[in-house]
Amino acid sequence: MAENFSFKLTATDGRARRGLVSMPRGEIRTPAFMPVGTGGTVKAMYMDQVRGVGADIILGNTYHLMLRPGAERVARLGGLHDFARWPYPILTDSGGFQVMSLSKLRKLTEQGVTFRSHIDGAPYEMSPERSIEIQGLLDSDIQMQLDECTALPAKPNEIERAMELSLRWAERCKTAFGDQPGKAMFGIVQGGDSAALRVRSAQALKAMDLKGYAVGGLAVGEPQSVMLEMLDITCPELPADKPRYLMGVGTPDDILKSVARGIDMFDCVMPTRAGRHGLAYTRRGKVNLRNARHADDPRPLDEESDCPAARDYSRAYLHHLVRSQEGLGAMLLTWNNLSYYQKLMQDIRAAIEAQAFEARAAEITE
Ligand SMILES: Nc1ccc2nc(N)nc(O)c2c1
Repeated sequence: MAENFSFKLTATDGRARRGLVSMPRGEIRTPAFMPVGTGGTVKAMYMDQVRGVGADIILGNTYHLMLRPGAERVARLGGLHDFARWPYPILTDSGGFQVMSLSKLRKLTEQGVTFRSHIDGAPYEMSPERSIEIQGLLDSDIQMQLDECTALPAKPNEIERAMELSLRWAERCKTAFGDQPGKAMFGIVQGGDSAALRVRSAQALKAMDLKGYAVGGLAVGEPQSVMLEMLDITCPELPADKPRYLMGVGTPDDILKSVARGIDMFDCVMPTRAGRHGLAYTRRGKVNLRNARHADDPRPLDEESDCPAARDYSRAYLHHLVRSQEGLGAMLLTWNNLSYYQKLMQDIRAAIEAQAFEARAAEITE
């Protein structure tokens, strides 16, 4: 494996990119989908199943892990990879977004955020420096800057204030992260639904010469058209030779349309959360296994899938498990859904390669 962090583009199709991130703990084929492992576990999955469906990297959350079991405890136990038995790359979110969406009594200043835990009300503070320190204690491979994500809709001056604060915090995170060759710290573009603010944020982060760039502040309730418009504005401002990560996205349709606009990495709770709520993603659309119409259906979700959860169990059985609130229901549907998402990414990667090959072949025959 690589000793350092590197990214190379291997094919393009218009603005869509096929690439490879190489890190000491492994390679990440892009476009990539990162299963969400918030508290150091991809809920209802064994880590070897997560690997088995084709995931190259998973996501963890600073906010959740600092509250429970505690970052220093995870460090004492050897870091998140040993703790959770996932030896491959892990990307950790920085905590700001989760503080604002989960914690209580939070107060945000230039210094950072102070808040009370949503678990036991204990007081905490999170500065850019502390967030990077926690991600280091977790031994995270890709660490996100601390940022302030503005919920949309928001007033332009509010979006601007949060975007500018996030830029100052990006500088502080870059300083705190220092030079760790085998790891990366990504900046996060903010700017809400304002084209001008998105351009300013992206250009300022580009000038910081970071190893990767996330597009944040989206998938916060805005229409898909606004999200895609912001990608049309933001991606061209980001360096072509660095990975681009769209945070919190999304549905299969969101992912397809965002890859077409130049995004390389995704994370979303949808496939895992839907699995726990009885919802299955299939090539023919979503299937709600709670629905009584499945009670006598002997067919599997997808007889052509190579995932046992999709191929070896009848819809009738899955319906029974879901209705009975049996743990195996969440396990099988999560397995199916993550397999579906990874197959989607595999098909996207192949399509970009094929199209690039076609374009190259056309050049050669001309
Ligand atoms: N939609 C999202 C999801 C996660 C995020 N995490 C951070 N740090 N910042 C954002 O803007 C996010 C947006």
